[in-house]
Amino acid sequence: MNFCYASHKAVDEYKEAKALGVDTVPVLVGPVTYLLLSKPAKGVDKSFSLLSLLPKVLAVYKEVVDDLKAAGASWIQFDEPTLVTDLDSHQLQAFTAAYSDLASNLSGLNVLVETYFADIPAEAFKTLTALSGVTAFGFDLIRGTKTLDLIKGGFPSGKHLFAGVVDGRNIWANDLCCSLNTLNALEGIVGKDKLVVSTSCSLLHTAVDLVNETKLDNEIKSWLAFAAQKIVEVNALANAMCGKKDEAFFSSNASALASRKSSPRVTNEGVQKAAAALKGSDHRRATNVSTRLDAQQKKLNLPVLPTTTIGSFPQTVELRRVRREYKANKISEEEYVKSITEEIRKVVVLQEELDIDVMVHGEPERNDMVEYFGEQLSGFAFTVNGWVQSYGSRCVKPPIIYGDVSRPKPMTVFWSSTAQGMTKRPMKGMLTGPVTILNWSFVRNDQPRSETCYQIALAIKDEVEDLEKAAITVIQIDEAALREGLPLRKSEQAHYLDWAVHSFRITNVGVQDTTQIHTHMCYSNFNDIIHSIIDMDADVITIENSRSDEKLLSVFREGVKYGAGIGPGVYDIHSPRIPSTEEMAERINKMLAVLETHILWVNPDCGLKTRKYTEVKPALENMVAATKTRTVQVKQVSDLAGEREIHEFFSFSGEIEHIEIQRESGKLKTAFVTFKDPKALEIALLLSGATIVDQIVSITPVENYAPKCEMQEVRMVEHAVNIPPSENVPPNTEVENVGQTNGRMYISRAQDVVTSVLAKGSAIRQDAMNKAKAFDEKHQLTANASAKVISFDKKVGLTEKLTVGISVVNEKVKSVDQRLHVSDKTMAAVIAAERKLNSTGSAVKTSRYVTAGTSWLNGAFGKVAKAGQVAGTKTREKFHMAVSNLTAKEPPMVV
Ligand SMILES: Nc1nc2c(c(=O)[nH]1)N[C@@H](CNc1ccc(C(=O)N[C@@H](CCC(=O)N[C@@H](CCC(=O)N[C@@H](CCC(=O)O)C(=O)O)C(=O)O)C(=O)O)cc1)CN2
Ligand code: MET
Repeated sequence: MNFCYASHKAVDEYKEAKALGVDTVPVLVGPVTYLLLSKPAKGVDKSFSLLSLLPKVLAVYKEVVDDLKAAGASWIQFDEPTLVTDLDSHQLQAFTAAYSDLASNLSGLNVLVETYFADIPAEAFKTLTALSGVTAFGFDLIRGTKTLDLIKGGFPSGKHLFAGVVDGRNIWANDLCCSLNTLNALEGIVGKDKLVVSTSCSLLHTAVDLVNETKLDNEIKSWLAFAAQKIVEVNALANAMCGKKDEAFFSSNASALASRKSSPRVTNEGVQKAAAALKGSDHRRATNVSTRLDAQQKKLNLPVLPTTTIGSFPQTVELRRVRREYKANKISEEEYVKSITEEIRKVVVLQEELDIDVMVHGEPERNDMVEYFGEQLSGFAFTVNGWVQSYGSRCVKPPIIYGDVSRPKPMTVFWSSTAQGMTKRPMKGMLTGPVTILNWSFVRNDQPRSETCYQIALAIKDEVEDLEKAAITVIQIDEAALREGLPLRKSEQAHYLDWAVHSFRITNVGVQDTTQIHTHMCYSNFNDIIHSIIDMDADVITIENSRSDEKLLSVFREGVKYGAGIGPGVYDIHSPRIPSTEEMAERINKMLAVLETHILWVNPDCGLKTRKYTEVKPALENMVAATKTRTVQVKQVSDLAGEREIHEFFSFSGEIEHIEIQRESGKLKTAFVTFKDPKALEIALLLSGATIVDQIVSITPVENYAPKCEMQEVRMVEHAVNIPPSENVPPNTEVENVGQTNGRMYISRAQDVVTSVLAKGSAIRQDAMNKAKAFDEKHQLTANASAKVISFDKKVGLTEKLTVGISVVNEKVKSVDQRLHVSDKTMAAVIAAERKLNSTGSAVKTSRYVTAGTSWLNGAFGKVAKAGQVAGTKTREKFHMAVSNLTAKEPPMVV
């Protein structure tokens, strides 16, 4: 990796200002922070040390410093905010090395190293204040209150102290009197001519100028200071330190502060009490997530790999015009409601065309997911021009939380109900969660953030419950910014996560089991907080995954158990690129390698509001297609298994169209099995981990599979196995569509498939059986089988068909058994494979779960037997042996 002096921006802008008569302080990201906040490129070894690049980076810094010096700069500022994070001694040494290397280039300049956003740890303070070539140190004294003690404990003489006493990240007027006290104390330590009054950090994070606010009332306005006002405050403080105190300014500041403190608009006792009552106790839904998911599935009847989107659909120019004109009273409420309703209808129709399973209304009535709620909650004020850059050219107007928060009336129920009225499919109610509202607002600084968050949680809780009353059965509570509020220092993180996750849980603690709570998270690496995410106890989470290079999946690979629904985004919405079906199917495959089929959801990475319809339509079309693959890839296929065995193994899952076997020299074979109907896939995937002949195979879906021209051969196989097409149907397909509103639901009993496979003498691994059991339970096929049969029977006279279905299975087993003479070779291999399994998995095998699984299987076999269609005794023996092998503590005996 080489670095070069590619941009002359810092120097050019310095010169430009100078030409206008302003001598500025050029600001550069410090070299160590630059490296510590970088990420190694894809494919670079994890052990690579970014700091090893320091000499190369410093060479470029030297060139820039020389240029700035030549241009006449007298000060230069390096931002090294990583100094407030948890650094080890090796990282701290890098600062010492970097600045001593730069020292000769820096000589003759005033050099400021700035830190901000938190307290600086004592060790880092020691390192920083000993840096050679540096003449000034800057600290955030708003978020870093403990830093003051370090400075009091010793500050190098002759150096400047930049005291960040005016909050650069908020919009509140400074407490000038308090700041003055701090500055006086500091002056006693560093001396009059070495103290510089400053903001706590850059002003990038605050709104620009209060004079642009035409709609804020004067009382609230008097409590605020945007960037322009903050500079006035810094000046006033500096003047006061120089004996030129503007008494009028200081006294109007004091009275504004007093009015804020005592204003009845700030305090709402009812809210204070309700929030106080929450603390100290825990709030959790009464039942666990798997019980809830079962209850929800009964109601929602979702297919495997359900598809959804994150909420917003494209925000068109027209849509923005409608909102703008409504706000400006240029169009009537009636016209506005009509326009928005039409937009929702468009989005609903599109999703139905695309065959999205869980719908959204598209959020056309919202300018922004936080501001929209801020505008409707008490205790919030909002600006007309308080824009803050979010990323690139995208901006947001964070609302201002000035008082206790409450919800005067429902905020989203009208639009959600309108949207639900347009479709039979579930329509997600769409809310922003308390932590995200908090983290993306300007928050009051007169009480702990946690307190404010609990208040918002109560307001959102009311909204959740009103949505539920309005028959909205899926409610998404976005917590996009949960990770963003995490304190930089590890020691403070647990406390934050505790109240943040608790606040989220409060919002939905009151809903029924059948109401499915979703959440969405983005913009971060979640691996280090995965346990907190699990603790949020949402039923389904859709989560950023595609931009972070699928790092998220590594936590599941490392064994973290996630039993709730999860939709790691299959494509990045921050780019106009339209991903192909193949690419998204590949992502789904990677997810299926670490997550169970029944918990996986398929969705984009984030909301679609920044995209165009020309991008969104094809992207979602491809996404839905990626969930409907008809081909599975079978890895680790034994040399002993030919097409016949593979066909036999999969024929119980559904009608097979095509089998292709590939072999790379020196490796086990891979087979591609294409079914006639994509629905057969779910059953086939259940068999992953089962044994074909003597090898445990892994089965994953593949997308856009193009069969090689071997159809001839396949037909021959079909012929050899001699299963007539009419028979070659998955068991119990007869019940398909009966009682189902969703045509995609595939009613086939995993139980039957597993029973059949076992009956043939094939081994099946424990987790495959558990998966099959979960599948059955999810679709209520075992528990309610008889009840269902009766009611179906009444409707369509099904008993006969069902019996036929079972007999087909048994006939098939019998004929396969007879024709193929499930060979001794196979049985010996099965037993060998079982031995392998037993030696590694005996603990699992004796668990209660296994026992339950066995009786489930025995029950299935018993049913088949009772139906009077018992296969040969040999089959029965093999079945029992296979089952007992599954549960045996000792390696099974050869019989
Ligand atoms: N609060 C918040 N923070 C967040 C996110 C978020 O969604 N919300 N997401 C992340 C960032 N993602 C973002 C994605 C998109 C936009 C975005 O589209 N912003 C819009 C503005 C949003 C807005 O409020 N628009 C208003 C109207 C804006 C306005 O007043 N426009 C003027 C003129 C400006 C113009 O359109 O040229 C006008 O219409 O007269 C509306 O849509 O109703 C933009 O930059 O263009 C912002 C952030 C992180 N932080
Ligand atoms: N529901 C919101 C949307 O789809 C979530 C966005 S997260 C930044 O826009």
